[in-house]
Formats: sequence, C-alpha cells, structure tokens
Amino acid sequence: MTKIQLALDRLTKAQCHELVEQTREWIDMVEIGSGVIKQYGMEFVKEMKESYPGLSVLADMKTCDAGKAEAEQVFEAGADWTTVMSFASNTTIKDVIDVSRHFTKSVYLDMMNCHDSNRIQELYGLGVRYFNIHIPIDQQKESRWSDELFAPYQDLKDIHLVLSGGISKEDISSLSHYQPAIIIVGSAITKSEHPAVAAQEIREEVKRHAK
Ligand SMILES: O=C(CO)[C@H](O)[C@H](O)COP(=O)(O)O
Repeated sequence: MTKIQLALDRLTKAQCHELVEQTREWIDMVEIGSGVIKQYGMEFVKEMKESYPGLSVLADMKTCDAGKAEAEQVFEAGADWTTVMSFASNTTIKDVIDVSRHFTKSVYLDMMNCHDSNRIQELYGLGVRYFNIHIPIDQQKESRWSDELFAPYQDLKDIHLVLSGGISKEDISSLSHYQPAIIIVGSAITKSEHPAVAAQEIREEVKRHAK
C-alpha cells in the first residue's frame, strides 16, 4: 500500500517532535525538510532517527553536487532515505545511488521542474527507480496535478512514484489512480489545527483508494 511521509518544513525542533508524536500512528515515514536540515544540521537527523527508530527517516538533502560526501553524511547520521535533484550531474546522481546501495539505504530523485522525457529516460538508465514528481511550494498557486505530469513515466518498468507538493486529503482519490509508492504530506498536516486528525483522515483516504 502507498506509504505516507510526513514532511517537516519550516518548524522548530520541538514542533517537529510534537508533530511526529501526534501523528506517528498514521504515518510511515518522516521527512526532515531541507530548511530544517539547514537550520539544525545532521545532528537533528540523528536525533530524529534515534527518537523514532520504527519510522523511516528521510533527510531531504536535495543534493545537487558533491553527491558522495552528502550521501555519506546523511546515512552515517542514520537516515534511511536521501534525495538528489534531477538536474544534478549524472556523476552526482550515480554517486548518491552507489552510496545508498553501500549503506543499503534508499534515494529518490526530486523531479522539481523536470518534465523532459529524454532526461527521465536517461535517469532511468542510470539506475533511478524512485521518481519524486514534485510541485514546488513557490509554484503551488499556479500549478496543480494533471495527467501530463505523469505521462513521461508511463513506459518505464518497475519504477516507483513519490508524489509531493501541497497534497491534501482531497487529492488522495485522484492521485491514488497512479498507484504511488509514497505520498508526501506537509502543510495539510503540520498547519492543521488538529494534526493527528488530519493524518488519520489522509491514512483512511489512502486505505479507501488502495488498489
Ligand atoms: O519538499 C518540499 C518542499 O520543497 C516539501 O516537503 C513538500 O512540498 C511537501 O510539503 P507540502 O505538502 O507542504 O507541499
């Protein structure tokens, strides 16, 4: 079944802990957002994994260069997943994949602003199997989910889609059609007055639409 990843962005350490405590029953993965990592560093990634060993922890590194060093840093801190940008060089992407295999950890490609079939095919050829179709925060007002975003992935065998970008409970029914491996939800839970209820409702929607 589709996994639910709670994205922790623009939050203090205490708020991150509180949100995970409230929602852990309804989520599978915790994302330490790029801004939170910039503020608190790898020590906080380590702290989160130690605090919640039963949850997969993703460090949203959005790596665009120095792939080997950045991937080693996150996996040594205990993260289960890292992320790399689709526009990074092939060497950077391959290095992150190689390091993730060495640590038996995982990586997905953040496809923000990349819709080019040739580049997507090339990434597949490099060994990428997890593709994060991502509507960036700053584009969420003008850009929404559409079939066009998914078209370039249609013919790729054995890939896993990770979806993010302003996803709310109302989006789950239409997005489930694409059978995503992971749905990432940030603001719809973290900005809710009742994060636990919001997370539970999203879990129930995911279950209801499971194929
Ligand atoms: O990676 C991110 C921003 O770059 C966010 O974690 C992702 O967009 C999910 O958060 P939200 O649901 O609030 O959009």
